[in-house]
Amino acid sequence: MGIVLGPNQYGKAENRLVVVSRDGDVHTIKDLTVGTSLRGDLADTHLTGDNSKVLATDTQKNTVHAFAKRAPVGEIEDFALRLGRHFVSSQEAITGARVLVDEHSWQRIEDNGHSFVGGSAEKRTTAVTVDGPRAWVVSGVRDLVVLKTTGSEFHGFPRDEYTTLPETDDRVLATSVTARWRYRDEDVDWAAAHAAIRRLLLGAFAAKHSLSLQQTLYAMGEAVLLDRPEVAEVRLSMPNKHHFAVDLSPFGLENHNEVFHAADRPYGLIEGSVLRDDAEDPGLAWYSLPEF
Ligand SMILES: O=c1[nH]c(=O)c2[nH]c(=O)[nH]c2[nH]1
Repeated sequence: MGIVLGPNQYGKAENRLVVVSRDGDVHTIKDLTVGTSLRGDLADTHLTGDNSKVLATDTQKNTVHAFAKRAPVGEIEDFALRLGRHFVSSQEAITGARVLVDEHSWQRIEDNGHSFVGGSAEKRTTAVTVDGPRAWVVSGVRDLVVLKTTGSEFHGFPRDEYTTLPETDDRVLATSVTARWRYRDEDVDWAAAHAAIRRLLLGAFAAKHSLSLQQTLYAMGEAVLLDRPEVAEVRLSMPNKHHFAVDLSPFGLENHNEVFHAADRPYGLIEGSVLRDDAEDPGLAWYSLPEF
């Protein structure tokens, strides 16, 4: 019996980066969280501590900073592709890179050009994987919080000796959407595609009369795939942010679906992927990403 080193990668996680670009008095902010991970011929450092092939994670962080200055950051997908390709092409031992970028939003305050108010918790995300000459782009949204006050039912589920949940034909449905979608290739207008896909996800959430959050999840993924040929697959993770109607009868009051307790824990967690039945091999697109 022998012991061997298995798959591994290393890098700098959650590098917080704010880039201000100035066009006269009009300033623009890019607020990013960037993670880099490298793969390759890295057995030596694990087995003997020989670091001659280890591009330090500190250098990776510095590279992110320098790249933010050398050229306009632009769309996060392009920034991530530039970084990933740089690491793979400049270091002989490094054969693969994964670059994760989350973009945090800011909105302008009035029109002085340089004052901003923090946006919502929603992030635009990308996960770029470079492997030798190939690259895959998986982009998405995180913490996209949505709620509807009707158009959601949940009934017909099994009742066993532990079931207490009442059936409902009208409930509040709320979730915080994490979605990732895999682009077929790089021939994409990243910003336009992101905006369109986000609209499709929201539109399907709103329009679908829901018999379960699972059905809503599928409808959201399906809406993207039906409308966006550049997308091969959508993965969704959606916590069911339960809103329980409060029993007001002790106070002699009727609750006609008006007063709810918004419970934060525990929550149902509904996860799934929606893909084309003729989807090509995803390669390393999802390598080391959460399954959903
Ligand atoms: O949409 C739902 N799906 C479930 O699987 C589930 N389970 C539960 O308790 N409530 C809900 N709601």
